[in-house]
Amino acid sequence: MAMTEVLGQAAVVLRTADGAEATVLLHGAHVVSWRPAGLPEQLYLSPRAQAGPGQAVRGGIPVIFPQFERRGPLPRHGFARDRAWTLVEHGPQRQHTQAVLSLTDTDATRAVWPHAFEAELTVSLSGRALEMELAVLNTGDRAFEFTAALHTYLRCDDVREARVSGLLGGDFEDSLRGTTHRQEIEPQAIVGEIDRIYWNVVSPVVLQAPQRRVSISAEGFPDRVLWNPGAEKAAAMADLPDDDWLQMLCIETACIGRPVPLAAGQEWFARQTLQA
Ligand SMILES: O=P(O)(O)OC[C@H]1O[C@H](O)[C@H](O)[C@@H](O)[C@@H]1O
Repeated sequence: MAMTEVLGQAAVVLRTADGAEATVLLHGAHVVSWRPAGLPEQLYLSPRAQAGPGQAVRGGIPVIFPQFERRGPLPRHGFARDRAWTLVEHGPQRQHTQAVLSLTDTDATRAVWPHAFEAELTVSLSGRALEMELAVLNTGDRAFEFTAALHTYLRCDDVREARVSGLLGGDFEDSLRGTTHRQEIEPQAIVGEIDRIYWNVVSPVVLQAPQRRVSISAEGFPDRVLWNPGAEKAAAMADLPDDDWLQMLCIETACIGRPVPLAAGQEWFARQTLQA
């Protein structure tokens, strides 16, 4: 465990005895790099990514809280990803190591979302697994609801050769068209722009890319999002090089369909495990 600087921000580097490594920015509690033991980088991070107050990093694993996308009054994807979190704990370098980061409400968050909360992200690294647990505590005296996601950008050599499985038979919303469908084919190929929310997924979702394979399983996050901007939208994004949509696929674990209700004093947690 060591501190470093990435994108001009303080970051904690987790390393295990068998050579796995992960880097977590304090800005957004954002995992920007994950190299499982004996394997290359598994996450996509844009070479044009920027990090600083109010900025969301393009790539890695943004923490989306307390609102997914534009499904509420807040700016897209809420505010947790563009704020400084505090490093509260980090473990020694063994077979397994972890870091815990926390975000609490401030005048600025209460101005846009009038609730008292503590969010805690625990990032645990071991061998070929990266586990992330998001916990939210209602520290106020009134109930609130939120949606959340771990918005993982997985690295692909060419997304058009990638295949996604684990979604067969599931219902999804096509966010590009506002239509609903059932997944009838397996595996799913990615030919260009895609933006879908799959509801109540129980099986691990597996990306075969094709030189790499990552499985994503989750507890407490019922929904999954598949997102790639495709060529046209990528070209319009200032923080993504035109051709880099080919090198990424977002597979997000999320709580979107049913916002999480939290009474005063109540705590919620959910986790995802990436396994390479
Ligand atoms: O550009 P951002 O605010 O980071 O959002 C990036 C993407 O996130 C999610 O995957 C949504 O489903 C997409 O509709 C959105 O475009």
